[in-house]
Amino acid sequence: MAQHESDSLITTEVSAAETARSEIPDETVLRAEELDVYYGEEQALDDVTIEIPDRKVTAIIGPSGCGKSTFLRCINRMNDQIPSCRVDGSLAFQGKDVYDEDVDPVALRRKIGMVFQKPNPFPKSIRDNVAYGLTVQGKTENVDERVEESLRAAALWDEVNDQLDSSGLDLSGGQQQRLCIARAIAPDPEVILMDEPTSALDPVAASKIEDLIADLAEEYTVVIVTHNMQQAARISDKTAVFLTGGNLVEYDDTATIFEDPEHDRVEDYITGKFG
Ligand SMILES: Nc1ncnc2c1ncn2[C@@H]1O[C@H](COP(=O)(O)OP(=O)(O)OP(=O)(O)O)[C@@H](O)[C@H]1O
Repeated sequence: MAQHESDSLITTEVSAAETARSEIPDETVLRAEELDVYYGEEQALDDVTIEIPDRKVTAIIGPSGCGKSTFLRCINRMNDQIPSCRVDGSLAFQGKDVYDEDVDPVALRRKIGMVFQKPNPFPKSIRDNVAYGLTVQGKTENVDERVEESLRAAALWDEVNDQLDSSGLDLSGGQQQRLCIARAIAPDPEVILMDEPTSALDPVAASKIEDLIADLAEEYTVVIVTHNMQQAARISDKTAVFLTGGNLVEYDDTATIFEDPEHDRVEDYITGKFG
């Protein structure tokens, strides 16, 4: 057991939404087993085994270069686009290995959407940004309804409902990020992956996204990479700590990770001794 002087390393205030979620028993939706990832000769993830629960928020934290983004990108096979990348072990979504030959990565990414660090709307109207995934699938029915639902779910509808034909690029950074979240929601995913979604935003915009994540977790599984430990402590139910070498060193309820971690190395990281 790690020794520490204070009762708590980082305050883990529990929101009403988190309390409600904590009462729902964990049901695994994503399971990585002995996952190794290499870029050429370099190993980025080493023997990662983890079960991520459905409709909860799981935070991935750890120092720069420890493989957080690599892990996230494995989940919806975004790493396929990196020619030097090789994946060993298994990664199952709803019990089916996402690396099986019969899995269509494009269909997988509709079920497992992704939001990036820098908001990246298309140079299209707000409506077309949100409808993009539906249009690509050839869906033409109820598109406006789905656009509205997605914008409402992304807490953006009230701000943009009178300007749906304006360019997504004319929105503020925080609004653009919520537009990207609406775009990820529109194809009706099960999981939303977020790679440092607030790090390019001002504190007010970041706080809106944090509130939104709590709402999203009622319907979706959220896996979020963050460098901000207070953010992980505030919004997540589970926290996975990756350390240098691509090892998942500790994974537990967020309160346990921040208040009573098992490993000294995790405590050192959380208390800012390195990283
Ligand atoms: N496209 C790539 N080609 C080669 N090596 C890569 C590539 N992407 C990542 N890596 C290497 O894999 C390791 C893990 O990188 P990754 O980006 O997953 O870490 P991270 O924890 O997300 O880092 P950060 O917090 O800085 O974003 C690093 O050593 C990195 O240099």
